[in-house]
Amino acid sequence: MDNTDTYLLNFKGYYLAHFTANTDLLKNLDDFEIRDDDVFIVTYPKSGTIWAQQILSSIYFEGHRNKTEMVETLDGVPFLEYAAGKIDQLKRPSPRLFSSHLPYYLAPKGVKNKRAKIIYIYRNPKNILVSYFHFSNMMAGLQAADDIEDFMKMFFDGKVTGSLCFDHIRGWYEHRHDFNILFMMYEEMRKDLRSSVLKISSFLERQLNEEDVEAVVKQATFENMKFDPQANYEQILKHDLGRRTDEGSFLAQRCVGDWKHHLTVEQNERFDRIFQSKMKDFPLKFIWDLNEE
Ligand SMILES: Nc1ncnc2c1ncn2[C@@H]1O[C@H](COP(=O)(O)O)[C@@H](OP(=O)(O)O)[C@H]1O
Ligand SMILES: CCc1ccc(OS(=O)(=O)O)cc1
Repeated sequence: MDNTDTYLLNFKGYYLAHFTANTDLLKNLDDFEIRDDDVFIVTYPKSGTIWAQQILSSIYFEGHRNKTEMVETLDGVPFLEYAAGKIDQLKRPSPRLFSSHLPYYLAPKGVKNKRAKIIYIYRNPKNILVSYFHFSNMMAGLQAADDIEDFMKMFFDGKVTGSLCFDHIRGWYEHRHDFNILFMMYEEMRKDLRSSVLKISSFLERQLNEEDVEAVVKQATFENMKFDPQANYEQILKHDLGRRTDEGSFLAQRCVGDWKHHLTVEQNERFDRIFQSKMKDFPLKFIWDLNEE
């Protein structure tokens, strides 16, 4: 484990947010005991993690779905590799739900033996870049960038939490046969949230009646999450993670083609060149534009 960077912790070639890394757990990550009914949301940062956390919490916990229990989403679906959250992951009763930004090669052995279910959410990487730039300037524990050009350099060098975006998605996809994994596209979830909830609950083998489905969808709409203190991370940002500025949040909601308002023609062309070289022949499609929706 390389502890030298202020913001980034280099763990076996992968960068995590240093300030909140759960170093005790990381030491024994490979042998982290997996249960058959464990569920993991795996994402590259800014791909819809807290959205998926909200969907899973509502599918599994009636009290979350019906708003009769006040549990922070992060406590219901804590990060495996981060210490934030108040509950000890190991001691939680089944079924345990986890979030993670880890790359495929760091997954615990039990997950590689298909002893748990994984939902992997991927997103148009130009919007990831824009979302990540604003987020890094807002969250105190991440390295801020002077401007988008400055952030692009860090992003393409993989010197950000999550390392290189393209390696992340490629790695999980190319090793998909080692895992019990469902791939979901962020833009498709936006297009049809109800179908996405049904697809997820079916993969998880969780039976929901019509009323439950409606309740899960309602909890997971952007409009609900933005103003729901259990789901919008505002308290966690304020008290645990730390803000650098009052501007920005986990829920900014960029439209699918929003990157066009932030990247210059030259930056976009550079992005395309790097994307082509890194993602050549990659079979999953990405939606770059609203018209493609
Ligand atoms: N209910 C929801 N519907 C649509 N997008 C959502 C959402 N909840 C979160 N998001 C988006 O997911 C991104 C955050 O991802 P993560 O949770 O992985 O950090 C943010 O993107 P933007 O910053 O582009 O708005 C946020 O708006
Ligand atoms: C524990 C919650 C947490 C920690 C770090 C985050 O930043 S990033 O997504 O890894 O860039 C977000 C949430």
